[in-house]
Amino acid sequence: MQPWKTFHSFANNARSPLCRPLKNKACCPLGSQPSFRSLNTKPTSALTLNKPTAPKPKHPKPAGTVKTDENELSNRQKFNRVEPSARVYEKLEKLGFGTLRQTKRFSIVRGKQKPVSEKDGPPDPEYSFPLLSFFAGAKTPASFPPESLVEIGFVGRSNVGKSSLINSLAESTVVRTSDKPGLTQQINFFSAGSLFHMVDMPGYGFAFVDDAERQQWRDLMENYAEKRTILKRLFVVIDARHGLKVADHDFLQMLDSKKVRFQIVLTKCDLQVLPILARRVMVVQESIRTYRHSVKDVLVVSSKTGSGINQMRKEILFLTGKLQPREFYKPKKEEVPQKRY
Ligand SMILES: Nc1nc2c(ncn2[C@@H]2O[C@H](COP(=O)(O)OP(=O)(O)OP(=O)(O)O)[C@@H](O)[C@H]2O)c(=O)[nH]1
Ligand SMILES: [Mg+2]
Repeated sequence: MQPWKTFHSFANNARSPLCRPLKNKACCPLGSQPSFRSLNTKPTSALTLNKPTAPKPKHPKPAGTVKTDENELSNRQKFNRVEPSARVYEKLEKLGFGTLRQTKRFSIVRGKQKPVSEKDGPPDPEYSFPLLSFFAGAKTPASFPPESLVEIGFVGRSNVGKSSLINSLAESTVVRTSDKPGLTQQINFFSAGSLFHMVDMPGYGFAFVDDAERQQWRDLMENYAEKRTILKRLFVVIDARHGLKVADHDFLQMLDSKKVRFQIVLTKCDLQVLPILARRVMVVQESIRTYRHSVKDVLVVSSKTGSGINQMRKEILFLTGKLQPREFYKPKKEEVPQKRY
């Protein structure tokens, strides 16, 4: 005898609730073959089977909390609701991060943009840095080299692309990079000819080293940022895919409390599509507004494709006194000298 037949006759004889007529009669020659699902369920009385049960809330809210729609949104949903401005799109397009496709959003954004003829001046020339060379490494504040030329520092979480950014800016391969986080483990000083120094630092908030070492790196960077009088600006490098994390805010608060002037650089921007990148820029701009010592303009770069690198070179050359303000700031329309005939 077939096993299901045995079970069927047994269940019928025992008058078990399992032996209710089955829906799928077609597959059972006797018309009431028990399903294997029902075999695994506890036998329940006929009354309880039909009793309607109220759906249980997945995450019961504590009594007294009134939640608005906005509060209930996840961070991703909030991020997706951000409407980038026409100005941000324009900036990113100009830097070479793609163009907005002809969609509804395109027409809304383009509608707000000025016509091309009104846009400011001719494009920037191609800037370049002198040859980069390593001249000092420091694991303790005592081993910092003596202060000479002005310095530009690069900090950020591990693996965000600090070392790659220095290489890209100087068109060199002098700074060692790796796809594994935690390669740079000391403060490295590089000279750009006799113009200025670029300073590469270890990553903060790095999870794969022990607490003592992480704290040591952090103290070293804190000491450098606070005490180095020739430090012109600290570039805080942020991975554009992830934005500002808790470790970043923690570090920025420290910089702000020590009155260190810093500027955010979004890197790895080639890995993001234009609308997402534009939202990221908007969100980062908004979240640094509370820091008094931050530069409000966020730099957007890709060390891989070179987009935005020329703009950052220009910023550094201006900071280090190699560009005059009239070369750095675009003259406003009314300030443009009129041609005389
Ligand atoms: N696609 C892309 N990859 C990048 C970019 N910048 C850096 N990378 C890659 O990111 C990885 C980490 O780069 P690093 O420059 O070593 O990062 P870091 O911040 O110096 O890392 P630590 O020294 O460990 O703190 C490397 O594999 C780089 O090739 C970028 O703009 N685009
Ligand atoms: Mg590095």
